[in-house]
Amino acid sequence: MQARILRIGTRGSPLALAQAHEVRGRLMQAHRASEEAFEIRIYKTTGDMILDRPLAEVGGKGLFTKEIEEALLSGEIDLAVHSMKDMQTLLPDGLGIGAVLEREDVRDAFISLAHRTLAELPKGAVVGTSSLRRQAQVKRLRPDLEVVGFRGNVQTRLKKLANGVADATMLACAGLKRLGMADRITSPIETADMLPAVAQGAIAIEIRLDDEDAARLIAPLNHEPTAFCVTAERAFLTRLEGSCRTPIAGLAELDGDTLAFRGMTFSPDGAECFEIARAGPAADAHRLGLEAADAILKLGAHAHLERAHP
Ligand SMILES: NCc1[nH]cc(CCC(=O)O)c1CC(=O)O
Repeated sequence: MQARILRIGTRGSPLALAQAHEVRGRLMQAHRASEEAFEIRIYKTTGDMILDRPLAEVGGKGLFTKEIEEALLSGEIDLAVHSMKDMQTLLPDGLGIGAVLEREDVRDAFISLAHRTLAELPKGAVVGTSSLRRQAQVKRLRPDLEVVGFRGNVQTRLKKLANGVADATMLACAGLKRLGMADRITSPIETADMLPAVAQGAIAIEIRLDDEDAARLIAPLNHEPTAFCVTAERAFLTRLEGSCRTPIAGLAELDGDTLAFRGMTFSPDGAECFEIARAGPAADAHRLGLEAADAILKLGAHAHLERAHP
């Protein structure tokens, strides 16, 4: 590897840092490089600064990525590491995804100090989540439960639970596992019961499209099966234009060369939902995602989207 120090941009949350360190570790391994060959730079994003309101209410795109992407575009950093589910479908001009790491557990985790599963929560129990997608699906499974807003990073949310602000919460299994906190997962919620967010559990490395050195350096980290899956999922989201105010879920899974995709949209109260399933060759991942979006719109999903964009 050349003498140039590679600068990696990330948010400063414990999860973001764990992910940036994982990327650095894999780059060191792939290139037999030492830690000194890399510098990790921390950026505060809009999403990190707004802590008192649900982000769905704030709206806007790329709340957790904008400042890091600006640093990438200006040449302050060479790579940006993101939770892929926080990335906009349409990236700023000049930027692209150079590699996607192998996906972690895609499921949402049910977390409670007193109850083992969502099904076992007592009638009327309080569930804390600010995710419209999780809220809609909880309401669909258990219309009797009360949902309250719950924001902050993983540590903050667990503290709120300990303080009795809610009886249970949900977080991505992937984040907890990457933080070495898998023991906090009371029970994983199977994807048949709760469909994950598009790209949940995947880490993306973003680069400048004209930076061939960076593209070459990160190429060994790309996990092609994951890349196929998130390509289909993000195509689905692009066509539906999932703003963060629309409850949308999508998951692609690879079996050999066949990609099986499932997508859903919900009314915020979970009372209505539309669901679509499509399968096809992995090489057609993008087209598969777009077709699934067209099909779910035809079923009537446009009503959910229009309501979210008055
Ligand atoms: N929106 C916040 C966010 N972005 C990525 C993750 C978890 C890690 C992942 O899904 O890759 C989380 C927290 C959560 O949903 O629990």
